[in-house]
Parts: sequence; C-alpha cells; structure tokens
Amino acid sequence: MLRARNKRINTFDENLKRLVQEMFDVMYKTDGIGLSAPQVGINVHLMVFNPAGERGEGEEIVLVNPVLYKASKKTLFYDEGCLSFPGIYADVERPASVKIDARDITGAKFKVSLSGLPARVFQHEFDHLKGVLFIDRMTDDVLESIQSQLQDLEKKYESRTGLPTPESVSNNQKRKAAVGFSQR
Ligand SMILES: CSCC[C@H](NC=O)C(=O)N[C@@H](C)C(=O)N[C@@H](CO)C(=O)O
Ligand SMILES: [Fe+2]
Repeated sequence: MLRARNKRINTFDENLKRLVQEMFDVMYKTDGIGLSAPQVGINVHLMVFNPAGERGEGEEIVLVNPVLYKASKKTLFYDEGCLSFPGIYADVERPASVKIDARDITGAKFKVSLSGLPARVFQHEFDHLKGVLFIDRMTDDVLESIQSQLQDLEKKYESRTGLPTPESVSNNQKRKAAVGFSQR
C-alpha cells in the first residue's frame, strides 16, 4: 500500500470526514505528528498532521490533494521517524520551507506556507502520497546505520504474516538511488 499509486479525492462528504477523524485517532494513539492515507491502507491524496502531537494542543491540519509549488533552496537535516517503520529514527535532508496549494475537508482551495517542523511533517507525508519513503531519502551512510533495525522489522513482518517482505532492504538501496529532490 505504501508504494501503490494514490488517487486524487473528488468527493467531499461524511465518509471523508470520518476517515479524517479516524486518521487523527490513529496518529495520536501511535504518538505520531502526521499521517497519510496510504499508511492506513487507503490510497488517496490525503494527509493529516499536528506537530504538537497531542489532541487539544497545537493545530490540526488536513490537506486534500496537496500540490507543492515552491521549496526553499535552503535544506536542513532532521532525525525523522515514520509510523510505518516503528522505532526507527534517522537523518533526512529536506528543504527548510515550502509553499503548498491544497483543498480542505469541505473541498475549498487554499494556499499555505510552512517552515520549521510543520514543513518537515508536510514533506514527509507528501512523500507518502507519491509512494516515497524516508528511507529513500537517506544517504548511504545513514541507511547503513539503520540496516540492522530494518532487517529486524522485515523479520518481524515475515514471522507475523508468513509472507516475504514486499521489498527487501537491499532493494531499497537501488530505489533510493533513483529518488532525488526533483521528485518532490
Ligand atoms: C518528522 S516527520 C514525521 C511524521 C511521521 N508521520 C508518519 O509517518 C510521524 O508522525 N512520525 C512519528 C514517529 C514522530 O515523529 N513522532 C514524534 C512524536 O512522538 C517524535 O518526535 O517521535
Ligand atoms: Fe511516514
């Protein structure tokens, strides 16, 4: 599901509102600060986030069909974690600020400029909407430093599901080579 193609949303109804509420519930319960629909098995262009990470604190942001139209040349490294890779944190470089066009939960268009942690979370989730994962953006050295943790996750997946992992850690090296900032 994380690598599948995601579809734009055209219907702004009660089902969408319910999905958004369920995504916030999952995000807060799992100590997240952002969540994309493909992470909960729904392949559509939808993300929710709240950099405060606590219900009732900070601002809850919902972006439907977001488009990133400007990213700063200045980039920053940040020790990122992903809810789809529990317990793994590693440095990822991303533009410091971004400008976005999106729709809200009612379908109304809006523009927003983000910097700091909100810009970081947005870009992490926006990548999910394109099937790009944070491991694809790590340098070889950083990826090497978390290799054993990734392999542990693979083993856990295989023993729980009885299935081989859909993509192996070694394949990620090849995929990463194909992903540049130009794909944002
Ligand atoms: C810095 S972008 C991280 C976004 C990510 N969303 C989806 O995968 C996420 O919420 N990751 C969590 C592991 C995370 O960053 N949690 C916070 C708060 O607990 C943390 O600092 O670990
Ligand atoms: Fe993630």
